[in-house]
Amino acid sequence: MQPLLTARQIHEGDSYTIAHEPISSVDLMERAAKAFVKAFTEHYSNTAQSVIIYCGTGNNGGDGLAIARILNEQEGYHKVSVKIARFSEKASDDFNVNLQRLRHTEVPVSEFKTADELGLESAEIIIDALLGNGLNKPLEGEYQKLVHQINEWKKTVVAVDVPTGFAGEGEIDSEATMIKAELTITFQQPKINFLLPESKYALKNWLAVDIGIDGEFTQQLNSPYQYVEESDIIYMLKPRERFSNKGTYGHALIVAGQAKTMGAALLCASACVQTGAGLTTACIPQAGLTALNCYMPEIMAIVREGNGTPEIDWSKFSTMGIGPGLGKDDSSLALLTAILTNYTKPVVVDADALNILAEHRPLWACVPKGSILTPHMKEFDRLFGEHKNWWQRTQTALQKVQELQICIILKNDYTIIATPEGKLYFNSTSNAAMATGGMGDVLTGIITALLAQKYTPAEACIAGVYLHGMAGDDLALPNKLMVVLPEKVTAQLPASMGALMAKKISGF
Ligand SMILES: NC(=O)C1=CN([C@@H]2O[C@H](COP(=O)(O)OP(=O)(O)OC[C@H]3O[C@@H](n4cnc5c(N)ncnc54)[C@H](O)[C@@H]3O)[C@@H](O)[C@H]2O)[C@@H](O)CC1
Ligand SMILES: Nc1ncnc2c1ncn2[C@@H]1O[C@H](COP(=O)(O)OP(=O)(O)O)[C@@H](O)[C@H]1O
Ligand SMILES: [K+]
Repeated sequence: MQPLLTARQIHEGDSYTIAHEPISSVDLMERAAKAFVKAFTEHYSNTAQSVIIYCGTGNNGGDGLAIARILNEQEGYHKVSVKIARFSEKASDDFNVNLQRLRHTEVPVSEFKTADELGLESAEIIIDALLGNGLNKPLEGEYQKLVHQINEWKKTVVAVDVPTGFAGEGEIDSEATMIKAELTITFQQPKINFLLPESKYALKNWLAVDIGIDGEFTQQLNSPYQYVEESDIIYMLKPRERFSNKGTYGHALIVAGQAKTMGAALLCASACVQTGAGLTTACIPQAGLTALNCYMPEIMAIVREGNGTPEIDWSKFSTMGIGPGLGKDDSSLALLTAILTNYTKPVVVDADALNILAEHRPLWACVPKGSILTPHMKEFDRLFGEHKNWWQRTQTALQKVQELQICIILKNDYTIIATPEGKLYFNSTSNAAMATGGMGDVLTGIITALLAQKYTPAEACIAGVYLHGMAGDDLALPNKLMVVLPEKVTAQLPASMGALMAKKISGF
């Protein structure tokens, strides 16, 4: 896992690295500037382009000065220039050192004291090194004017560390003034807010570059915010073993579907099979039985007739996934109530089962500890009340998982997984081609299958969300511009999972 840190913790990480590597702060700045330049030149490789770097007078500005020198002297960008916003008397020591160093190069440097002094900008690319992680209040005054001005030019802007005016954590005010950057090259780790939807006001794309901050130190800060990486999933995966049989991999029950929404049940149950559950039974309406048998003969059925609740032998099942296409009528309520009051092992609750829960609060007390709720944003707000923004949702999720001792999967780009020990895991796979009906049903099937195979609830959530997104990434066109169908994601699962398991077995 990569810990995602607050601005204060990032500063602590920088200071610790400076003191213990040891490295001088100006050398760390040099390393950061080099890492930025490497990524920048890979994306904007035409050295004949004119590049202007707008620098503040703190360390973000210091980075900008070092970047100007390195681009010019080491990378051959001869049309690089620098403009320094002298909005205050203060300047950091490393800024001053880098200004001296820049004076020995051919890079033209000018300074301005008010945004009004600026004429039209002719450079093709603007590098934003005005303010970084040191932002301590929303932009106002000259900074606000300058950022408005830069945004109005509608040039390609590349931000150093964070777009000026964008706060790395906390509620994002969509009205706040922020640089709108085409690319943000950030140091060491994405900032927490890069992974929330409102970041789209300031960031189109981001990438993180390693600047050698002490990893052991940042791990022991024990941040509640974590970014899931492939190696975490490889570590969790349980490849099939010799001499195992279907009983080894659990028996999952998928409770889903109505006559008109049988597709949801089929997508969910088939994903459960493809994720490796030893046995999968689907509890479906009579009307869907033929469809089920034709769609995937591996799935067994418990048939729901009329409005009655079917007999279920609770002891037979390792886990259950409930909700896709289930509807919210009285028979669905009765079935969900029967499950939650009779079954004590963790279950996966999705879609209509979540909507029933939202409308019947007394049922919450019956949800088995360790269960997994998989709401998208609207379902989340139905369950826990309206939220003004995603930061608020993350904080509610953190509070609710601890209160109810459950896991919550808040679905999105960078799906967020909240676990009862008070952690938020941000997923790093999936893409917009997956934004299509039925994709969540597949996810529920995957997570149910992992629970059946004795993954802990937290592992089932983290690995399930990752694998779902990975299969979608493996299938999407390189530009991610067209849809990937849920059925195809399901069919891809064994290959995607198998590839990770092969890495595990071969020691990578
Ligand atoms: N040694 C280090 O600590 C490293 C820092 N690095 C760079 O340093 C940056 C952080 O530098 P700083 O802490 O100097 O902070 P910034 O350069 O982000 O900001 C400079 C100063 O501006 C002032 N300020 C904050 N918000 C303002 C606002 N809304 N309006 C007007 N002024 C405002 C603050 O006094 C702040 O200290 C990082 O984003 C990164 O780019 C990198 O060089 C890596 C190493
Ligand atoms: N833009 C996107 N980027 C990444 N993943 C996405 C995107 N849109 C949807 N997904 C994924 O697809 C799934 C959609 O779930 P959901 O909204 O419940 O779909 P449905 O109810 O139609 O099955 C989630 O796992 C979500 O993370
Ligand atoms: K910046």
